[in-house]
Amino acid sequence: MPQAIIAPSILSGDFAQLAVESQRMINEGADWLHVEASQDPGKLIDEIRSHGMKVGVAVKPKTSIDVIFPLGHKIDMCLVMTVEPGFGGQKFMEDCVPKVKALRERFPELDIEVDGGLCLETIDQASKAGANVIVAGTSIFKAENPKEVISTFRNKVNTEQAKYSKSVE
Ligand SMILES: O=C(CO)[C@H](O)[C@H](O)COP(=O)(O)O
Repeated sequence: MPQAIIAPSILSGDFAQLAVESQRMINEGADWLHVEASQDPGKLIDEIRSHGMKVGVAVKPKTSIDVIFPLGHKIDMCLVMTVEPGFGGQKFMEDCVPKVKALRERFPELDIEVDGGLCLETIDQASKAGANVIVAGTSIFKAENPKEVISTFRNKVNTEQAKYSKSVE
């Protein structure tokens, strides 16, 4: 059974005292610390890791994936947004797909998440590029048979991931 994960957002804490606030939240029982933005992501990642926590980073559509390359070995997951964040039901932005591919080529073991406009028509592009974590709202919740959609997504991701694994052996 999936476990509850509680992630206090640093936006409501003292960002200037990140280390202190992180430790305080760990002491209070938090699982994750939710951070919205950072001028110096490398420093922030090191700081989060030094508290024994995992790190995920999200990239908005207009942000170049180049910013992630120096950080890829330090993070557990990268979310490549395939719509502007905000609401469900938007169109998948195909021009974000090369970002996923570039990440997968450099980081074969990284969890790469895509979010926005994922459906039966777009899953091939995302999975072939190397995404393995699929966030989908409309195409699953509004489906006649959500189980089938989830299963299709899973099979496509696993098929493509198997190819990637073989190619780096
Ligand atoms: O986080 C989101 C937007 O910020 C949505 O969860 C995401 O866009 C998924 O919705 P859909 O599958 O309907 O596009």
